[in-house]
Amino acid sequence: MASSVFFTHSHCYSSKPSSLVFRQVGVGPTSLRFSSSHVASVAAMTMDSSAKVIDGKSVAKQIRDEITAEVSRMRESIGVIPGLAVILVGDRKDSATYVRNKKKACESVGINSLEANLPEDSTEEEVLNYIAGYNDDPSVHGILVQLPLPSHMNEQNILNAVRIEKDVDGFHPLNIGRLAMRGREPLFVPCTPKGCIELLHRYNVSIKGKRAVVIGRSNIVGMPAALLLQREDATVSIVHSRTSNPEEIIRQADIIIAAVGQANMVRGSWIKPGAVIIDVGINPVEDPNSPRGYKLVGDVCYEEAIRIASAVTPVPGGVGPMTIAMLLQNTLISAKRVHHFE
Ligand SMILES: Nc1nc(=O)c2c([nH]1)NC[C@@H]1CN(c3ccc(C(=O)N[C@@H](CCC(=O)O)C(=O)O)cc3)C=[N+]21
Repeated sequence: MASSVFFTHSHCYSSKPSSLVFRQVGVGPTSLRFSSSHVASVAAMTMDSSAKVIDGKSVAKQIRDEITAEVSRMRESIGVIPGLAVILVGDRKDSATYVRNKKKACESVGINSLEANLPEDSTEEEVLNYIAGYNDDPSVHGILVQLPLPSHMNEQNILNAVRIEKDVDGFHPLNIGRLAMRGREPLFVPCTPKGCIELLHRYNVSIKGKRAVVIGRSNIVGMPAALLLQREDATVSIVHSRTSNPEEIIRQADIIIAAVGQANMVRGSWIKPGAVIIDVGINPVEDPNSPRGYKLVGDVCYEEAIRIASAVTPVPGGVGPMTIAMLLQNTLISAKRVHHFE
């Protein structure tokens, strides 16, 4: 991750602009618009220093325990062990780390994991061949192609090749299409957005009738997160790099899902007192005190948010671990479905 992403400033109260994406579209440096003293006064006004930390790490652990029990019940009663195949193309450091974590997570719950590591200069056809092999392998119940793929590959061709019954990432257009339609059910819901909603559920945050704002419109997080919130009867807005008044819209949100990939972009002053914040961002920022030389921060300025919001997910330890737990859950769902195991 650190190798591929530039570093931004690490502290919320930096005098530098906190937004690069939004700065392009004419929103000025946040420090000019909202001083840190303004932020402090908002916090004092609401007198809420008791915002809850939404502990994704421990919820993910709880879910992994539930999955472990189900995997062993399935193995004992029908002799089937769920299997997940992960295809990694190239040697991006962050991708390799994620894939390693997914493999460890599989082992921890008793799911079989298969891994294909293909060189950066592989052809699209070679990747498609691996997918075809896993599509036909009955011991594989889920197939995940780690993104991003090398730039010479057509992501759409590759994601379309994954059998929809094994599309545990939920990225197949038919799964996304069903997610978008009322009265239809996708076979799989994308892991990161599913993890966000699961956190809201497990923390008893009601979604129905609430104003939700999703920041970012990516295929893998923002868009499906907005669809899921809408399915839960929230009134949903999507804020993106071309939104003319992002802060104004974000300030109306009872629930914020931030998924832009900009360190500390969302400031305390953008947050409605009492809002619930799910921070999907995982951004490396320089940190000389860390042995790695960097640390991870979210898209939301945590120190500011925690004083104003009623609940916030930390980074790390928030959405990240949930993403992996949902991947395991989707793999289990897939295996149960093909084997008609309730
Ligand atoms: N086909 C595909 N499916 C994915 O689900 C997918 C992907 N491609 N490409 C990249 C993103 C990113 N992603 C993460 C998963 C777990 C953590 C995670 O567990 N993070 C930990 C700590 C991470 C650390 O310390 O390095 C945390 O936030 O606490 C992060 C990021 C899945 N992704």
